[in-house]
Amino acid sequence: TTTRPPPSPPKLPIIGNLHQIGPFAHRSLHSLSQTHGPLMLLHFASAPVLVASSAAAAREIMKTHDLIFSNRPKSTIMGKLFYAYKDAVTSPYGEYWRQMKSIFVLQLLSNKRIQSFRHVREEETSNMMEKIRSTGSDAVNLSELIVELTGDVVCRVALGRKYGTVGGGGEGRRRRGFKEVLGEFDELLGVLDIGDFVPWLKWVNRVNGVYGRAERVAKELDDFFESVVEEHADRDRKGGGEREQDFVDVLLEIQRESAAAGNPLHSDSVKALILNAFAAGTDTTSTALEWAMTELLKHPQVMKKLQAEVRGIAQTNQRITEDDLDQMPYLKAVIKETLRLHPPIPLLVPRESTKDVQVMGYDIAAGTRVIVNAWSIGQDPSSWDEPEEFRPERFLNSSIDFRGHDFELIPFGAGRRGCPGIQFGAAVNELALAKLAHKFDFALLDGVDLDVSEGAGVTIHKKFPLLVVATPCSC
Ligand code: HEM
Repeated sequence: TTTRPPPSPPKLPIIGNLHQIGPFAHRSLHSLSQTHGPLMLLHFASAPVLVASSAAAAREIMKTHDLIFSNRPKSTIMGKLFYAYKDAVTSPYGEYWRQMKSIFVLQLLSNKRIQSFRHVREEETSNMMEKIRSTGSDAVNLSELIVELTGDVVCRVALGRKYGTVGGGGEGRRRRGFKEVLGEFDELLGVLDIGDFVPWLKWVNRVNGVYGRAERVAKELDDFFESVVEEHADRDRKGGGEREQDFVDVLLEIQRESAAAGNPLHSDSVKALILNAFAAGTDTTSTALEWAMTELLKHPQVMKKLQAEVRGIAQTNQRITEDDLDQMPYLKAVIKETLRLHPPIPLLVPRESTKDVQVMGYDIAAGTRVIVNAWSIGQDPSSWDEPEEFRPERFLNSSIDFRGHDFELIPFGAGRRGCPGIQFGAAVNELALAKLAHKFDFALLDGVDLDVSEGAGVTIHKKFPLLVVATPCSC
């Protein structure tokens, strides 16, 4: 029988289509899809890569054939960074992944657990407000404060306290801060590992030191998590008073229970899941808030409308709390519209097919790597009226949500491998945005235009930090 592959752009010998992918891969792939259609088969060197760029194509992959597309491709760098795929994000589809994912869904990120950290969100958002207030009429680097906010929230929730410039580091070497090491970790996630596509080119990253860096960063993070886990275990042995459980406590409890049941959770698994909270939860959440504030500065009438909503509710109780957020439909629409135009990970996390399958009438072979271009889907004029416009109103009379049921809007992915952290991220961002809009009026620095360039990487931050002048509002 003859197979019918999806359309492919012309490719070069050896490198395939790699030369057509620029530093902003979501944009390069989007332009290719304008010529070759919503389902394309590219070749990264000789490896086939399926690219989906419409809601319909994403639905077939992440819903109709979700089971077949629930694997993740292996990558030498990821293997080195994520405890040989023992975490929930990179682990191959199967029983082990199911266990790790259910620890996230049922234990670490359950509604009840998220509620139990409400005071952490309230305190850390208040800290951010205080830092802004203390700058007076000077410029505020909002990007930096937002990164600190999400980093501090995840640190307290996952590890029980904040870690900044201490921790991390290995024997006999200058001890680097945990945040510094995480910064290098994020950088390494963005390295395209040519050896994954052309096995005989593995030497490239060996020689240029990328693999060595990945091993060193993994070791530094492991030393740090090891010491945090040890501290927690120590405290448990000594039996301190009742205190609220952070992620490490929960994981140690699961480890004890699983050991008693004869199937102990490996200590690498504990550390890999903690690493996921940082690697998957901090940069993504801060990026969303940074872009929301950027769009609000670019669209002062939207900011005014948001402030009117928030300040109207705050009038009666002076201080915004999480209880107020459900009365703020415009705030929620602003966040959705931000995630449509700026999905923090525009190409989501790659999937891989485990069987031969047909998608939109085309034949896809087992073992094909899959990229879903969520950014491109957010730009599709057949799903969105005037897609390039930032217009939160479009969500006010619409049931479209980002939870993975509406394939026009999938910043968190969908299906079995969908993100378990949607609520966690939303809880921080909604409260922070409401407080910012309540207490300050924002302006750009005199004579400075708003720059909206995107930085490079897996998570697409603003290229340049968002600098503003924040004037306290007398409301
Ligand atoms: C705005 C914030 C966030 C965004 C945009 C985001 C986005 C994503 C995306 C696109 C995926 C891949 C989905 C797929 O393959 O269908 C994912 C997976 C995942 N995310 Fe998130 N995420 C966010 C916050 C978080 C947080 C706060 C956590 C945890 C504390 C988290 C933990 C995970 C995990 C463990 C996975 C792997 C799921 C699996 O492979 O089964 N994420 N996320």
